[in-house]
Amino acid sequence: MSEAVTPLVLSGVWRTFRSGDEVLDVLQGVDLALRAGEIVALVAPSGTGKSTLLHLAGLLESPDRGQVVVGGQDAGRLGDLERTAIRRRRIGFVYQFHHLLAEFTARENVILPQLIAGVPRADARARADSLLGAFGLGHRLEHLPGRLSGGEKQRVAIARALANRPGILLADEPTGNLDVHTADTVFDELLRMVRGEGVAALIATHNDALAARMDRVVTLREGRLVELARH
Ligand SMILES: Nc1ncnc2c1ncn2[C@@H]1O[C@H](COP(=O)(O)OP(=O)(O)OP(=O)(O)O)[C@@H](O)[C@H]1O
Repeated sequence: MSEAVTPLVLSGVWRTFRSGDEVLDVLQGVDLALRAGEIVALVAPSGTGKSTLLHLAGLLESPDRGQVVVGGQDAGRLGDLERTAIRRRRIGFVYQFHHLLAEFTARENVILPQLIAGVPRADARARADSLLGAFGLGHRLEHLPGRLSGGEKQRVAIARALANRPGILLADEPTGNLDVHTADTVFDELLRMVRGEGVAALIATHNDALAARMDRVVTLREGRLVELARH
């Protein structure tokens, strides 16, 4: 991908949900350009469409109208296999809950998405060890998730999301399940790693203090994206 390509562009994105007679226009023409290396906070009240927006940006769902362009490629023009390939190579996801595979060690959890993307095992292992080491988990490589603390599990989940060197990281309340102090520390590490790797990130959070540490803060108002601050 050339430097000039914007990693993620959403143009006029609409998403409507229907249940029975009820029609809910959650997104009503969202425009967003996430530039290379930029970290954007998405702060909006519950139920306004943050997760919906992240699902569309991550190619997990398709908009009813509008375009989602990842690395210069219009996702609407791609078949399922191509979309999946782009999602695996170019996009990392972090959720509020870690979603680690319980029967695999921390290291294996970070290796697996790389093997799926075709990375040779030795390279995948080196990358996993390097990422987990950078998160201070060099002594936890062989631990199963059940033997890790909440903060450690979330660090492994972030390392896993970064494993394939994605251009884009999408995070939905990545520290929302941790106590205040741990959340603060893990969030610092997340930002440090994302900046170090030069990844563009869109991070949904309810926490204004965390949002203030990002490059830009946007919100959803009546289904559209509005910029609140630039730092
Ligand atoms: N698959 C679906 N079918 C019907 N309605 C849906 C569906 N997904 C989301 N919604 C509705 O769309 C609205 C936005 O949901 P979404 O999960 O995107 O909000 P959110 O801003 O992420 O909320 P929270 O901060 O509580 O996670 C909500 O009213 C929700 O009930």
